[in-house]
Amino acid sequence: MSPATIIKELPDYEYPPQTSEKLEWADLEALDISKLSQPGGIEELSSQVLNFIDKNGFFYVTGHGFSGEDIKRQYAIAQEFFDLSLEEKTKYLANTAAGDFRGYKAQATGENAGKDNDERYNIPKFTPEHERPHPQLILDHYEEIKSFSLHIHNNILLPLLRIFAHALEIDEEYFVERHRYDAKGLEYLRYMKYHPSPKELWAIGHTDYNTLTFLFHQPIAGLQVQTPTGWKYVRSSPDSIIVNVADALEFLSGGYLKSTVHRVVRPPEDQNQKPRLSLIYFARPEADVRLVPVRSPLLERLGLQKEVEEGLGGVTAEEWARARIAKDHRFRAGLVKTRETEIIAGVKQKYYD
Ligand SMILES: O=C(O)CCC(=O)C(=O)O
Ligand SMILES: [Fe+2]
Repeated sequence: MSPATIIKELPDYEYPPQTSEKLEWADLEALDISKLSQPGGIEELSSQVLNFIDKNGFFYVTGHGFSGEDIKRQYAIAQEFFDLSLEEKTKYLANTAAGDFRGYKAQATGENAGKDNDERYNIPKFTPEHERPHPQLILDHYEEIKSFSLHIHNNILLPLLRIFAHALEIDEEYFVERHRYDAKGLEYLRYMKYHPSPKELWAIGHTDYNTLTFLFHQPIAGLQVQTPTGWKYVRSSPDSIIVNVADALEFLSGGYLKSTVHRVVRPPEDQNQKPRLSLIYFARPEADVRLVPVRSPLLERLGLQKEVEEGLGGVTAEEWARARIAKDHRFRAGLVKTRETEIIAGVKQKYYD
């Protein structure tokens, strides 16, 4: 190997210890998707889904095929990425003003410093549409990041979409056909780093704007989900991925699957002096998918069937996501004083402290 092709060894990532504080944890179901390969597996998983998904869009996935080492490798890359100089990271800035979240978002500074305490790097799906410059560190690990991302899309997202379709008694490929990896559309893997801050609220209560969000193990507590009995912490364990239903899937399922409000608070005393890394994958429908409710025998029977004309009839997944990102940008950049609630086509987004 010539010296130019030697890739620097990445320092290992070590998870910080769990908190010893007693926290109020949300009680969430775990879907073991390895059961899909067994006879009756999809029936069992879809009836499990029907027990909670019209009330709460947060759950765990186990049997997902990742090893603990696979996940720690991604954290090791993330850790190294955030250690790059601000000058280097800033070369890859995301154009959030235009609703485009690919690339780097710095921690807010100056007048806006109070607005957030996190940096992010969003790596879009590996299709020609999204070819773009990346720091050498990312290029050095490109194949690894790509196979990690593809595993989420093909072996976790698509099986879950089949389970949801089965539960709604529609063609099992209905959602899958709207999430073709090679089609135009943006989904991304995110490396995220929250810097210690005395602020109580690190991410205001919100829903996500995509299909499903996958949050990988992170022992530093802080993520909370809104429940009928108040905010509850979401427990993270090494063998499961936390998943939440987001806006696009709520719209596509005629409001039956719930895009669930969540937030990030300052971690407990024994954990809040260290930065908190997050590893997240945001799956989205193809860009041109119109966010119209599916016709479902289950929803018909329950009297919950929505008509196409209602709500976001003409709006696509791409338009919805761009509008939400651009509005968020306007608030973070100080262009508007309060968060704008109407996103597009008269449909409102709610924020909760
Ligand atoms: O960092 C986390 O645990 C959650 C972040 C989050 O909700 C988001 O980025 O949408
Ligand atoms: Fe979120």
